[in-house]
Amino acid sequence: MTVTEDADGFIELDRVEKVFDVRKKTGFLKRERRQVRAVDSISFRVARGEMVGYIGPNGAGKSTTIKMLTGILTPSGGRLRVAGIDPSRERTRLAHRIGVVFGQRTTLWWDLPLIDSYRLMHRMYRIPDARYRANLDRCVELLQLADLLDVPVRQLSLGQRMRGDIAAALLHDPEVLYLDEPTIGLDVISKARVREFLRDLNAERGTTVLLTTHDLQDIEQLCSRVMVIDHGRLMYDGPLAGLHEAGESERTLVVDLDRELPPIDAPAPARVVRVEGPRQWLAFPAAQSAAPLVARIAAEYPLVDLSVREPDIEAVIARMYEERAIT
Ligand SMILES: Nc1ncnc2c1ncn2[C@@H]1O[C@H](COP(=O)(O)OP(=O)(O)OP(=O)(O)O)[C@@H](O)[C@H]1O
Repeated sequence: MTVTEDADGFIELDRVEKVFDVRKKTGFLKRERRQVRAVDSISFRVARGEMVGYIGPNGAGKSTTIKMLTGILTPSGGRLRVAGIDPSRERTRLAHRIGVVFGQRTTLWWDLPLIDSYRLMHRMYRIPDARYRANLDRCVELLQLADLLDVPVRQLSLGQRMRGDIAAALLHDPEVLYLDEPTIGLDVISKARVREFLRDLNAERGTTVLLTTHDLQDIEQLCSRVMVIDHGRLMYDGPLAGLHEAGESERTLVVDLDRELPPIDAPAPARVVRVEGPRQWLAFPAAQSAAPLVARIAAEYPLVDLSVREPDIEAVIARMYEERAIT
Protein backbone atom coordinates (compact mmCIF):
# COMPACT_ATOMS: atom_id res chain seq x y z
CA MET A 1 0.00 0.00 0.00
CA THR A 2 1.36 3.42 -0.85
CA VAL A 3 0.77 6.21 1.58
CA THR A 4 -0.07 9.61 0.23
CA GLU A 5 0.84 12.66 2.22
CA ASP A 6 -1.19 15.73 1.63
CA ALA A 7 1.21 18.68 1.80
CA ASP A 8 -1.47 20.81 3.43
CA GLY A 9 -2.51 18.25 5.97
CA PHE A 10 0.49 16.71 7.66
CA ILE A 11 -1.74 16.16 10.67
CA GLU A 12 -5.35 15.61 9.64
CA LEU A 13 -8.40 15.10 11.81
CA ASP A 14 -11.80 14.66 10.28
CA ARG A 15 -14.71 14.56 12.75
CA VAL A 16 -12.65 12.60 15.26
CA GLU A 17 -14.43 11.38 18.38
CA LYS A 18 -13.42 9.63 21.57
CA VAL A 19 -16.06 8.32 23.94
CA PHE A 20 -15.10 6.68 27.24
CA ASP A 21 -17.36 4.28 29.07
CA VAL A 22 -17.17 5.13 32.74
CA ARG A 23 -18.60 3.02 35.56
CA LYS A 24 -19.33 4.91 38.71
CA LYS A 25 -20.06 3.33 42.06
CA THR A 26 -23.34 4.82 43.26
CA GLY A 27 -23.98 2.58 46.25
CA PHE A 28 -23.28 -0.85 47.70
CA LEU A 29 -23.07 -3.20 44.65
CA LYS A 30 -24.66 -0.49 42.55
CA ARG A 31 -22.85 0.91 39.56
CA GLU A 32 -23.98 3.44 37.06
CA ARG A 33 -22.71 3.39 33.48
CA ARG A 34 -22.01 6.69 31.88
CA GLN A 35 -20.38 7.85 28.67
CA VAL A 36 -17.87 10.68 28.58
CA ARG A 37 -17.46 12.33 25.20
CA ALA A 38 -13.85 13.50 25.69
CA VAL A 39 -13.37 14.51 22.04
CA ASP A 40 -16.49 15.45 20.14
CA SER A 41 -16.25 15.62 16.34
CA ILE A 42 -13.01 17.58 15.99
CA SER A 43 -11.65 18.46 12.54
CA PHE A 44 -8.45 20.34 11.75
CA ARG A 45 -5.37 20.19 9.57
CA VAL A 46 -1.84 21.15 10.47
CA ALA A 47 0.63 21.71 7.63
CA ARG A 48 4.20 20.43 7.73
CA GLY A 49 6.40 22.91 9.58
CA GLU A 50 3.58 24.66 11.42
CA MET A 51 3.81 25.42 15.14
CA VAL A 52 0.34 25.28 16.66
CA GLY A 53 -0.90 25.87 20.20
CA TYR A 54 -3.60 23.48 21.43
CA ILE A 55 -5.19 24.98 24.51
CA GLY A 56 -8.24 24.64 26.72
CA PRO A 57 -9.32 24.35 30.34
CA ASN A 58 -8.70 21.23 32.46
CA GLY A 59 -10.57 18.20 31.18
CA ALA A 60 -11.19 19.82 27.78
CA GLY A 61 -9.88 16.84 25.81
CA LYS A 62 -6.33 17.95 24.95
CA SER A 63 -4.49 14.91 26.30
CA THR A 64 -7.05 12.57 24.75
CA THR A 65 -6.40 14.18 21.35
CA ILE A 66 -2.62 13.87 21.78
CA LYS A 67 -2.99 10.23 22.84
CA MET A 68 -4.99 9.52 19.67
CA LEU A 69 -2.34 11.32 17.60
CA THR A 70 0.37 9.08 19.03
CA GLY A 71 -1.71 5.91 18.63
CA ILE A 72 -2.02 5.20 22.38
CA LEU A 73 -5.81 5.57 22.08
CA THR A 74 -8.04 4.52 19.19
CA PRO A 75 -10.71 7.04 18.11
CA SER A 76 -14.34 5.98 18.57
CA GLY A 77 -15.19 7.67 15.29
CA GLY A 78 -13.88 9.86 12.49
CA ARG A 79 -10.64 9.77 10.55
CA LEU A 80 -7.17 10.66 11.75
CA ARG A 81 -3.83 10.70 9.92
CA VAL A 82 -0.33 11.81 10.87
CA ALA A 83 2.18 11.87 8.00
CA GLY A 84 -0.28 9.69 6.08
CA ILE A 85 -0.26 7.07 8.85
CA ASP A 86 -3.26 5.88 10.88
CA PRO A 87 -1.67 6.17 14.36
CA SER A 88 -3.57 3.43 16.22
CA ARG A 89 -3.06 0.91 13.42
CA GLU A 90 0.63 1.56 12.85
CA ARG A 91 1.80 2.87 16.16
CA THR A 92 5.34 1.50 15.91
CA ARG A 93 5.93 2.86 12.42
CA LEU A 94 4.60 6.25 13.51
CA ALA A 95 6.81 6.22 16.62
CA HIS A 96 9.85 6.63 14.38
CA ARG A 97 8.44 9.85 12.99
CA ILE A 98 7.08 11.57 16.08
CA GLY A 99 8.51 12.83 19.35
CA VAL A 100 6.50 13.34 22.54
CA VAL A 101 7.31 15.37 25.64
CA PHE A 102 5.00 15.29 28.65
CA GLY A 103 5.95 18.06 31.06
CA GLN A 104 4.60 16.24 34.07
CA ARG A 105 6.13 12.86 33.29
CA THR A 106 9.55 11.80 32.12
CA THR A 107 10.50 9.27 29.47
CA LEU A 108 13.98 9.05 30.99
CA TRP A 109 15.19 6.27 33.27
CA TRP A 110 15.04 7.72 36.77
CA ASP A 111 18.08 6.02 38.32
CA LEU A 112 20.38 6.14 35.30
CA PRO A 113 22.68 8.97 34.24
CA LEU A 114 21.11 11.01 31.44
CA ILE A 115 23.52 9.70 28.82
CA ASP A 116 22.48 6.09 29.54
CA SER A 117 18.85 6.89 28.70
CA TYR A 118 20.03 8.34 25.39
CA ARG A 119 22.12 5.23 24.69
CA LEU A 120 19.10 3.03 25.35
CA MET A 121 16.97 5.13 22.98
CA HIS A 122 19.71 4.91 20.36
CA ARG A 123 19.21 1.15 20.39
CA MET A 124 15.46 1.09 20.89
CA TYR A 125 14.81 3.33 17.90
CA ARG A 126 17.68 1.77 15.90
CA ILE A 127 19.01 5.23 15.12
CA PRO A 128 21.98 5.09 12.72
CA ASP A 129 25.18 5.87 14.68
CA ALA A 130 26.18 9.01 12.75
CA ARG A 131 22.70 10.46 13.03
CA TYR A 132 22.49 9.71 16.73
CA ARG A 133 25.87 11.35 17.36
CA ALA A 134 25.00 14.45 15.35
CA ASN A 135 21.60 14.90 17.01
CA LEU A 136 22.99 14.29 20.47
CA ASP A 137 25.83 16.77 19.96
CA ARG A 138 23.43 19.40 18.72
CA CYS A 139 20.99 18.91 21.60
CA VAL A 140 23.80 18.88 24.18
CA GLU A 141 25.10 22.16 22.82
CA LEU A 142 21.81 24.00 22.35
CA LEU A 143 20.10 22.71 25.49
CA GLN A 144 23.32 23.06 27.54
CA LEU A 145 23.38 19.48 28.74
CA ALA A 146 27.16 18.83 28.74
CA ASP A 147 27.55 18.97 32.52
CA LEU A 148 24.42 16.94 33.12
CA LEU A 149 25.07 13.83 31.01
CA ASP A 150 26.60 11.83 33.86
CA VAL A 151 24.05 12.89 36.47
CA PRO A 152 21.26 10.42 37.40
CA VAL A 153 17.93 11.79 36.23
CA ARG A 154 16.46 11.83 39.74
CA GLN A 155 19.11 14.38 40.75
CA LEU A 156 18.23 16.85 37.99
CA SER A 157 16.18 19.99 38.64
CA LEU A 158 12.84 20.24 36.86
CA GLY A 159 14.26 22.60 34.21
CA GLN A 160 17.29 20.37 33.61
CA ARG A 161 15.08 17.29 33.40
CA MET A 162 12.78 19.01 30.91
CA ARG A 163 15.71 19.90 28.66
CA GLY A 164 16.88 16.29 28.99
CA ASP A 165 13.41 15.06 27.99
CA ILE A 166 13.24 17.36 24.97
CA ALA A 167 16.61 16.05 23.77
CA ALA A 168 15.38 12.47 24.25
CA ALA A 169 12.36 13.18 22.06
CA LEU A 170 14.55 14.52 19.25
CA LEU A 171 17.35 11.95 18.97
CA HIS A 172 15.55 10.04 16.20
CA ASP A 173 14.84 13.19 14.11
CA PRO A 174 11.05 13.24 14.44
CA GLU A 175 9.10 15.26 11.91
CA VAL A 176 6.39 16.02 14.45
CA LEU A 177 6.84 16.98 18.08
CA TYR A 178 3.94 16.91 20.55
CA LEU A 179 4.68 18.95 23.64
CA ASP A 180 2.39 18.73 26.64
CA GLU A 181 3.09 21.60 29.09
CA PRO A 182 6.82 21.81 28.26
CA THR A 183 7.42 24.87 30.48
CA ILE A 184 5.26 23.93 33.48
CA GLY A 185 7.01 24.72 36.76
CA LEU A 186 10.10 26.20 35.10
CA ASP A 187 11.72 29.47 36.15
CA VAL A 188 11.84 32.42 33.76
CA ILE A 189 15.34 31.64 32.43
CA SER A 190 14.62 27.95 31.84
CA LYS A 191 11.36 28.85 30.08
CA ALA A 192 13.19 31.28 27.79
CA ARG A 193 15.83 28.65 27.01
CA VAL A 194 13.26 25.98 26.12
CA ARG A 195 11.27 28.40 23.95
CA GLU A 196 14.34 29.59 22.10
CA PHE A 197 15.37 26.03 21.40
CA LEU A 198 11.92 25.13 20.03
CA ARG A 199 11.85 28.23 17.82
CA ASP A 200 15.25 27.33 16.34
CA LEU A 201 14.27 23.70 15.88
CA ASN A 202 11.17 24.72 13.96
CA ALA A 203 13.02 27.29 11.84
CA GLU A 204 16.03 25.12 11.03
CA ARG A 205 14.51 21.68 10.70
CA GLY A 206 10.93 22.52 9.80
CA THR A 207 9.73 20.28 12.65
CA THR A 208 5.94 20.43 13.01
CA VAL A 209 5.03 21.25 16.60
CA LEU A 210 1.76 20.79 18.46
CA LEU A 211 1.95 22.48 21.84
CA THR A 212 -0.37 22.10 24.80
CA THR A 213 0.11 24.70 27.51
CA HIS A 214 -1.54 26.81 30.19
CA ASP A 215 1.03 29.55 29.66
CA LEU A 216 -0.16 32.11 27.12
CA GLN A 217 3.40 33.37 26.71
CA ASP A 218 4.42 29.98 25.31
CA ILE A 219 1.82 30.49 22.61
CA GLU A 220 2.62 34.18 22.13
CA GLN A 221 6.30 33.50 21.61
CA LEU A 222 6.07 30.29 19.60
CA CYS A 223 2.81 29.83 17.74
CA SER A 224 1.25 31.85 14.95
CA ARG A 225 -1.86 29.71 15.24
CA VAL A 226 -3.84 28.56 18.23
CA MET A 227 -6.70 26.10 18.58
CA VAL A 228 -8.99 26.23 21.59
CA ILE A 229 -10.82 23.11 22.72
CA ASP A 230 -13.46 22.85 25.40
CA HIS A 231 -15.83 20.02 26.31
CA GLY A 232 -14.21 18.08 23.49
CA ARG A 233 -15.17 20.61 20.83
CA LEU A 234 -13.00 22.96 18.79
CA MET A 235 -14.10 26.47 19.79
CA TYR A 236 -11.53 28.59 17.97
CA ASP A 237 -8.85 28.10 15.32
CA GLY A 238 -6.81 31.12 14.24
CA PRO A 239 -4.16 33.63 15.28
CA LEU A 240 -3.64 34.43 18.97
CA ALA A 241 -4.53 38.10 18.37
CA GLY A 242 -7.93 36.97 17.15
CA LEU A 243 -8.44 34.99 20.34
CA HIS A 244 -7.72 38.08 22.41
CA GLU A 245 -10.29 39.98 20.35
CA ALA A 246 -12.83 37.17 20.60
CA GLY A 247 -12.33 37.08 24.34
CA GLU A 248 -11.65 40.79 24.72
CA SER A 249 -9.03 39.74 27.20
CA GLU A 250 -7.08 42.21 29.27
CA ARG A 251 -3.54 42.50 30.52
CA THR A 252 -2.68 44.12 33.81
CA LEU A 253 -0.13 46.85 34.36
CA VAL A 254 1.12 46.82 37.95
CA VAL A 255 2.72 50.14 38.94
CA ASP A 256 4.57 51.06 42.12
CA LEU A 257 4.46 54.77 42.89
CA ASP A 258 6.71 56.40 45.46
CA ARG A 259 3.73 57.09 47.73
CA GLU A 260 0.05 56.37 48.19
CA LEU A 261 -2.02 58.38 45.71
CA PRO A 262 -5.62 58.45 44.44
CA PRO A 263 -6.32 56.11 41.48
CA ILE A 264 -4.29 57.02 38.39
CA ASP A 265 -6.24 58.96 35.80
CA ALA A 266 -5.68 56.55 32.86
CA PRO A 267 -6.94 57.02 29.29
CA ALA A 268 -9.94 54.73 28.57
CA PRO A 269 -10.29 51.81 28.04
CA ALA A 270 -7.41 51.44 30.53
CA ARG A 271 -8.59 51.82 34.14
CA VAL A 272 -7.46 51.25 37.68
CA VAL A 273 -8.94 48.03 39.06
CA ARG A 274 -7.17 47.87 42.42
CA VAL A 275 -5.17 50.11 44.75
CA GLU A 276 -3.08 48.89 47.69
CA GLY A 277 -0.90 51.57 49.29
CA PRO A 278 1.54 52.89 46.69
CA ARG A 279 0.78 49.95 44.32
CA GLN A 280 -1.95 50.24 41.66
CA TRP A 281 -3.27 47.72 39.12
CA LEU A 282 -4.53 48.93 35.73
CA ALA A 283 -6.39 46.70 33.26
CA PHE A 284 -5.99 47.39 29.54
CA PRO A 285 -6.89 45.43 26.35
CA ALA A 286 -4.43 42.58 25.71
CA ALA A 287 -4.32 43.36 22.00
CA GLN A 288 -2.93 46.89 22.72
CA SER A 289 0.67 47.82 23.44
CA ALA A 290 1.44 48.84 27.02
CA ALA A 291 3.96 51.46 25.85
CA PRO A 292 1.70 54.56 25.52
CA LEU A 293 0.09 53.86 28.91
CA VAL A 294 3.49 53.38 30.56
CA ALA A 295 4.82 56.57 28.95
CA ARG A 296 1.88 58.60 30.18
CA ILE A 297 2.09 57.29 33.75
CA ALA A 298 5.87 57.79 33.82
CA ALA A 299 5.43 61.40 32.68
CA GLU A 300 2.68 62.32 35.16
CA TYR A 301 3.26 60.18 38.27
CA PRO A 302 6.18 59.43 40.63
CA LEU A 303 6.80 55.96 39.14
CA VAL A 304 9.22 53.64 40.96
CA ASP A 305 8.65 50.30 39.24
CA LEU A 306 6.23 48.49 36.94
CA SER A 307 5.43 45.10 35.43
CA VAL A 308 2.90 43.72 32.95
CA ARG A 309 0.88 40.59 33.74
CA GLU A 310 -0.53 38.45 30.94
CA PRO A 311 -4.07 37.08 31.18
CA ASP A 312 -4.12 33.35 31.79
CA ILE A 313 -5.65 31.02 29.26
CA GLU A 314 -8.62 30.16 31.45
CA ALA A 315 -9.50 33.87 31.74
CA VAL A 316 -9.25 34.42 27.99
CA ILE A 317 -11.44 31.43 27.27
CA ALA A 318 -13.97 32.34 29.95
CA ARG A 319 -14.36 35.81 28.45
CA MET A 320 -14.69 34.30 24.99
CA TYR A 321 -17.69 32.31 26.20
CA GLU A 322 -19.24 35.31 27.93
CA GLU A 323 -19.03 37.20 24.64
CA ARG A 324 -20.68 34.36 22.75
CA ALA A 325 -23.42 34.07 25.31
CA ILE A 326 -24.24 37.76 24.93
CA THR A 327 -24.15 37.91 21.10
N1 LIG B 1 -9.24 6.81 30.32
C1 LIG B 1 -10.29 7.57 30.59
N2 LIG B 1 -11.44 7.04 31.04
C2 LIG B 1 -12.53 7.81 31.30
N3 LIG B 1 -12.58 9.14 31.13
C3 LIG B 1 -11.47 9.74 30.67
C4 LIG B 1 -10.28 9.00 30.39
N4 LIG B 1 -9.33 9.88 29.95
C5 LIG B 1 -9.90 11.09 29.98
N5 LIG B 1 -11.18 11.03 30.40
C6 LIG B 1 -12.13 12.14 30.52
O1 LIG B 1 -12.17 12.80 29.27
C7 LIG B 1 -12.24 14.22 29.44
C8 LIG B 1 -11.05 14.89 28.75
O2 LIG B 1 -9.85 14.58 29.42
P1 LIG B 1 -8.40 15.02 28.92
O3 LIG B 1 -7.40 14.39 29.83
O4 LIG B 1 -8.25 14.77 27.47
O5 LIG B 1 -8.43 16.60 29.18
P2 LIG B 1 -7.27 17.68 29.10
O6 LIG B 1 -7.78 18.77 28.25
O7 LIG B 1 -6.00 17.04 28.70
O8 LIG B 1 -7.17 18.18 30.62
P3 LIG B 1 -5.91 18.67 31.51
O9 LIG B 1 -5.60 20.06 31.10
O10 LIG B 1 -6.48 18.59 32.89
O11 LIG B 1 -4.80 17.69 31.28
C9 LIG B 1 -12.28 14.45 30.95
O12 LIG B 1 -13.64 14.58 31.33
C10 LIG B 1 -11.67 13.19 31.53
O13 LIG B 1 -12.18 12.92 32.80
